[in-house]
This record gives sequence, structure tokens and C-alpha cells, in this order.
Amino acid sequence: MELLNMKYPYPIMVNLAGKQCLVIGGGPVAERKVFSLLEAGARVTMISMEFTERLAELANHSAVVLHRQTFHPSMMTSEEFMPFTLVVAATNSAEVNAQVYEFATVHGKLVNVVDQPELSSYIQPSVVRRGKLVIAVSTGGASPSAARKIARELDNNYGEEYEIYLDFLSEVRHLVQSQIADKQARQRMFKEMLDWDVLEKIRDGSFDNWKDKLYLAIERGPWPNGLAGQVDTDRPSWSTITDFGQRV
Ligand SMILES: C[C@@]1(CC(=O)O)c2cc3[nH]c(cc4nc(cc5[nH]c(cc(n2)[C@H]1CCC(=O)O)[C@@](C)(CC(=O)O)[C@@H]5CCC(=O)O)C(CC(=O)O)=C4CCC(=O)O)c(CCC(=O)O)c3CC(=O)O
Ligand SMILES: NC(=O)C1=CN([C@@H]2O[C@H](COP(=O)(O)OP(=O)(O)OC[C@H]3O[C@@H](n4cnc5c(N)ncnc54)[C@H](O)[C@@H]3O)[C@@H](O)[C@H]2O)C=CC1
Repeated sequence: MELLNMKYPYPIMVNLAGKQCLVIGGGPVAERKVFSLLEAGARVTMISMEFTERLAELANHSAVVLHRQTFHPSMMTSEEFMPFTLVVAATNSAEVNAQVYEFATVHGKLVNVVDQPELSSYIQPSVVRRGKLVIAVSTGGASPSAARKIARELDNNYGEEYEIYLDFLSEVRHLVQSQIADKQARQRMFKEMLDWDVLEKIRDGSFDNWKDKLYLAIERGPWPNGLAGQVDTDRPSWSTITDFGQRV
């Protein structure tokens, strides 16, 4: 079977809020990894002989815990290793990084090896964030610079308004879920509301006013709530739902 031979990376968004993560190495690459871990809400512990100035500063503000020492597997008993959800091997020594990999893998940890993508159990994509929207680009290690270039292109195409847009979609989704009992009607609404010119409204400043009217209209109803596929004819028709957002 074709699927059995596939070995593509499995793209997932991991919730690291409050999770303990361990980074070995304290240079610029480790620093970049630490900042993205902190953005995800992780609690970071580091082991390295030296640290960059910014890492030392983070430690001064208690954002990370630094251990100034040489990594050796024996210095961490498995008990001590237990809390770590993931590990980053970011020293400039391929040998030490491979040791960290071995050690972390034996303990079933996810591990990123900054200089040996083939060892990594996860690799880090280039990321564009707009609030709840996360766009991640990966070349699987083929060309990190290309991943970065493509992400920059997306960065130019997805403006700051997407943050407000995603918050809106999330809010309206909850509202619709509480107001429209019929699953098919709901799902159709979720798809069709993407055709409303919301981004345009955010850009031209008419969004807040329009949103208030929209929420009132959704709360007022009535909405189709028959069995799946059966829509009561006195209620808004599907075509009305399509342009509902434009008319409020
Ligand atoms: C496999 C991977 C491992 C991992 O880290 O997970 C990896 C590996 C390596 N990178 C190297 C070099 C560079 N990496 C960058 C930049 C980034 N690298 C990132 C990820 C990854 N890098 C993973 C694969 C991602 C993918 O392709 O999907 C990004 C996307 C995310 C991040 O790290 O935060 C971040 C962009 C962040 C942003 O968006 O700005 C730049 C550019 C720069 O710094 O400006 C250079 C110098 C130019 C160049 O080499 O292209 C080398 C040394 C090569 C050598 O010297 O021989 C190795 C080791 C090797 O290839 O063996
Ligand atoms: N994944 C990525 O995005 C990239 C990866 N790289 C790779 O990442 C490696 C690290 O890059 P930099 O941070 O620029 O290197 P660096 O040389 O500035 O820093 C290396 C750090 O590792 C620490 N270290 C070395 N041996 C150690 C040990 N035995 N125990 C504990 N700490 C130890 C040092 O104290 C230092 O803080 C590079 O050698 C390169 O192969 C380079 C560019 C990007």
C-alpha cells in the first residue's frame, strides 16, 4: 500500500502552555528556539557553558532557568528528566547534540536537533502569526532560507486585520453554535460567512458597527432548526444566509 511508504512530517500545533521544556546550548540558535518556546507559554530550562546576553537577561527576569554547565547524560537522572515535554539540542557540537538526542529519545521525549534534521523528532517551521491564525512553512530541512522566504511572502499577503478577523470568526462561531440547533445549517453558515466582506470592513473602519448589527440579527433569528437537510420555508432561505452578513 502506497501509504505505508510515506514518511512526510506530521504537522500539528502543539499546546505547550505551562509545559516544561529543556534546551541544551546557549548560542544564537538556542536563543531563537527559546523565544519561540516562550511565545508558546512554555517554561524553559537551559543547560550550557555560555549564554547570549539576551538569554542572561531573560534569566534575570525569571523567564528562563539557566544551568551553567557542560551537558552530560549522567547529570540528569530520569526522575529529573520526567517533567520535560520536549528537548532542543542546540549546541555547536554534533556529538553532544547526538547524545542529547539519544538520551531524550530513550526517555520518550520529543527532540529537535538543530544541526541534524534526520535525528529530529520535530523540526521547526518558519512562522507567521496573526493572533489565532498561525501560518507555518517547512521545507523539512531542505532549505531553511527558502522556508523563511516563503513565510515572508505570506507575511506580506496576510495583514494585521487577520487577527481581528479570526477573533471575529471564533466569536461568531460560538454565537451560531448556541443559536442554530441544526448541524447542517450551522456548518453551511460557517462556510458561507467566509464570503462576507469582513476583511474589507475591518480595513475601512465599518467593522465594529456592522458586527454589532450582525450579532443582534443572529440572536434575533429565526434560524432553520429542522432535521438535517429540512429547512422550514418561512425561515431564512439558504441564499439569504449567503448574503445575510452583507444585508444587516
Ligand atoms: C532542520 C532545521 C532544524 C530546526 O531548527 O528545527 C534547521 C536546520 C538548519 N538551519 C541552518 C541554517 C539556517 N537556519 C536559518 C533560519 C531558520 N531555520 C529554521 C528551521 C530549521 N533549520 C529546521 C528546518 C526548517 C525547514 O526547512 O522546514 C527556521 C525556519 C525556524 C527557527 O529556527 O526558528 C529559521 C527561520 C526563522 C524565520 O522565519 O525567521 C537560517 C537563516 C537565518 O538565520 O536568517 C540559516 C542560515 C542560512 C541557511 O543555511 O539556509 C543550518 C546550518 C546549515 C549550514 O550551515 O550548513 C541547519 C542544519 C542543517 O541544515 O543541517
Ligand atoms: N536550526 C537552525 O536554525 C540553525 C542551526 N545551526 C546549527 O546550530 C548550531 C548552534 O548554533 P549557534 O547557536 O550559532 O552556536 P554557538 O557556537 O554560538 O553556540 C553554541 C552553544 O552551545 C554551548 N555548548 C557547546 N557544547 C556544549 C556542551 N557540551 N554542553 C552544554 N553546552 C554546550 C556553548 O556554550 C554555546 O552556548 C550550529 O553549530 C549549527 O550547526 C545554525 C544556524 C541555524
